[in-house]
Amino acid sequence: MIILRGYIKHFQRQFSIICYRNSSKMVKAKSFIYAKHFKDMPQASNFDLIEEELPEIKDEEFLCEAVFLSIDPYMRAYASMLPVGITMIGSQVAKVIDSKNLQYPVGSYVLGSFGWRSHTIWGPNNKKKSSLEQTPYIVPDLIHHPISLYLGILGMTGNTALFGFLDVCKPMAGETVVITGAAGAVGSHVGQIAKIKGCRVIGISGTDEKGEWLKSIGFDDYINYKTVTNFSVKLKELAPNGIDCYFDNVGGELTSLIMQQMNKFGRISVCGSISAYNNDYNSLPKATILQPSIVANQLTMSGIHATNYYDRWMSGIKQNKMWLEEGKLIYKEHVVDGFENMPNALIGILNGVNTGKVVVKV
Ligand SMILES: NC(=O)C1=CN([C@@H]2O[C@H](COP(=O)(O)OP(=O)(O)OC[C@H]3O[C@@H](n4cnc5c(N)ncnc54)[C@H](OP(=O)(O)O)[C@@H]3O)[C@@H](O)[C@H]2O)C=CC1
Ligand SMILES: C/C=C/C(C)=O
Repeated sequence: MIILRGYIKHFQRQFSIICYRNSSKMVKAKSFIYAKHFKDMPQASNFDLIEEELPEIKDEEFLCEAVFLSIDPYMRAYASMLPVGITMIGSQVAKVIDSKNLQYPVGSYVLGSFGWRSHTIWGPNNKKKSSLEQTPYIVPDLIHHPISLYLGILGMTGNTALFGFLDVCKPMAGETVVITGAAGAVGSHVGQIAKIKGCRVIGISGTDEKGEWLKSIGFDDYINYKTVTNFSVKLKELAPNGIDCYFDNVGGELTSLIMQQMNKFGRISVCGSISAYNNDYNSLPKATILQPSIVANQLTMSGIHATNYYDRWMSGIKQNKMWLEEGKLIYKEHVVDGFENMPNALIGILNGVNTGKVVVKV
């Protein structure tokens, strides 16, 4: 009994060293400040890169170091509504390097909405600044895949694709599904779920290279919207029986043309409108009248939002992980090297340089 107690004490001491390792070394954190409001395409000059010395962590806090940071189109859209001077918004996978919180032990990886920062001190008293922010959660290391997947198919984009498509489009086997922004993070995921559900899937992309990749992961066909001579004619050719489900990532004229070919009782999941993110909202373009298509075919059109799925978040990750392990979900990452390149990575996604999910590797 005495020996057992000795072992327990020894284990407790070792464990507390792991959880509470409190290095006295000062840590310098780099972060990007949203310094100047975006106008048109973001520029490097919209951001200031600053460095600050972080204080020692307090009780219940942990210090973590970014490993991968996510780059998402919403950063362009949302930052326009935010005040300048804040740390640029975003999420990351980070490694805990110091901790006084048993739930976040040193050496573990966390998914956190810490913004564009290299190092972060987080504690339960940290106030959420927007509904986009989630309480950090531990992500187990992935043996056969990069841990950055928690920003993509096993994270926000994956859950948006899963719930945003299935909840609204309710796809049935044999139906035709069209996806814009198809070669991106969300679109390529939606297309593969549509195939799992037995649908015919047409992806819209900005290059033939992206389109060929879509076919290699199971899409039935694609349209290169930048080079096609007549988009509507080509769409009719590829979807001769009309469109039952449309997953809209881009909005604008492409959406108007697609909606004109929807079948009766078609469903449209409105995920984003990247084609307009660089627009000046004070001088909006004239809108195409979509109501005739909606009325004539009794279409259902619904906006979706990742934040609406927080209560089902972990079950979404579990489902996507299962499909990944079964080989039914293929992913591609566009990895940009270096924290300093965060602004370039954002500019890149808005220019369509990526196939699949964009992440920055620190
Ligand atoms: N509602 C929600 O909760 C969420 C919404 N989203 C939205 O989903 C959409 C896709 O996001 P995500 O998959 O992460 O990003 P992507 O990985 O799809 O990257 C964006 C892609 O959009 C395409 N694109 C850029 N500009 C235009 C344009 N003017 N017209 C048409 N296509 C364009 C480019 O591909 P190409 O070369 O093919 O043009 C680019 O690669 C975005 O609108 C985003 O805001 C994302 C996550 C959550
Ligand atoms: C959470 C992301 C939202 C959009 C519109 O991208």
